[in-house]
Amino acid sequence: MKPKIYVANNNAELIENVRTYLAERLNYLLEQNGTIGIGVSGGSMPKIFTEAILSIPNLNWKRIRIFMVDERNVDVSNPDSNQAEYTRLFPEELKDVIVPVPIFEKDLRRTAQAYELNLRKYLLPELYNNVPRFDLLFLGVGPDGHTASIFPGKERLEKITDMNWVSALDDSPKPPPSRVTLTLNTINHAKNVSFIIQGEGKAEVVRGILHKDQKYPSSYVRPINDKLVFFLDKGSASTISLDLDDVGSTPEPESPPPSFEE
Ligand SMILES: O=C1O[C@H](COP(=O)(O)O)[C@@H](O)[C@H](O)[C@H]1O
Repeated sequence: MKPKIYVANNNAELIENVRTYLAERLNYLLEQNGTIGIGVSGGSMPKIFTEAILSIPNLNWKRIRIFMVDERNVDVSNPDSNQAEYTRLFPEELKDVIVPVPIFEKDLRRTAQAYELNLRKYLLPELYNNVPRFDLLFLGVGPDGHTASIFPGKERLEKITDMNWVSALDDSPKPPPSRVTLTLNTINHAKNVSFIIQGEGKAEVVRGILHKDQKYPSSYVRPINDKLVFFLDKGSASTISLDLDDVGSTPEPESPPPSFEE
């Protein structure tokens, strides 16, 4: 199945597109039982995601948990911390929705183990092939095509835990070097995966990903259920020619996904 692509004319429209999609998916998921696990990226994403989700009225926050798709192994007082940025943007009364990555600055592997343990503890995941299934994942992409903390040439991540849901690296080409990340396998088991990509500087990468150019780690994001959505702006979409089938200005509500997913 081809990915769905939404192209926004400006930042406000991009946020609105993400909000519409999130509202539709969350309303559907909240009608089912259990906790909704959402994975979010760092970098430029926290502002867009936070603005989108916080503008959805009447959400049952008690059943929503937000996890980091990747985290830098730095203290939360460090401006590079992804989770600190979400915590800063979320209102005080919703801070518990964000599931922290426990940080052991001097022991990266321990951070990775604790990260996975927290996924097991709070995500209460439905497993498929022994891999958890996030309900929703929002991925960013770097200008080099990295996603989460999976960088070019480093797609084969080190196995840290038996479950292998997460990995760690201490040589990230983008600072800070020490990071933990979901593995590609975990990402690809999520039920709804989307990329949010902004700016002309990422236009080449967007084209590459859509053509499955293997030099970009983001091209390996191929959800097992084929549900992949791109939220782009005019800049990041500027080098792709869009088939009318793929384009929507605002996401349309979708019918419930096939039963094997939920
Ligand atoms: O280092 C990271 O970079 C990517 C992309 O960030 P962006 O600022 O270029 O959007 C991000 O998705 C990832 O979570 C982060 O740790």
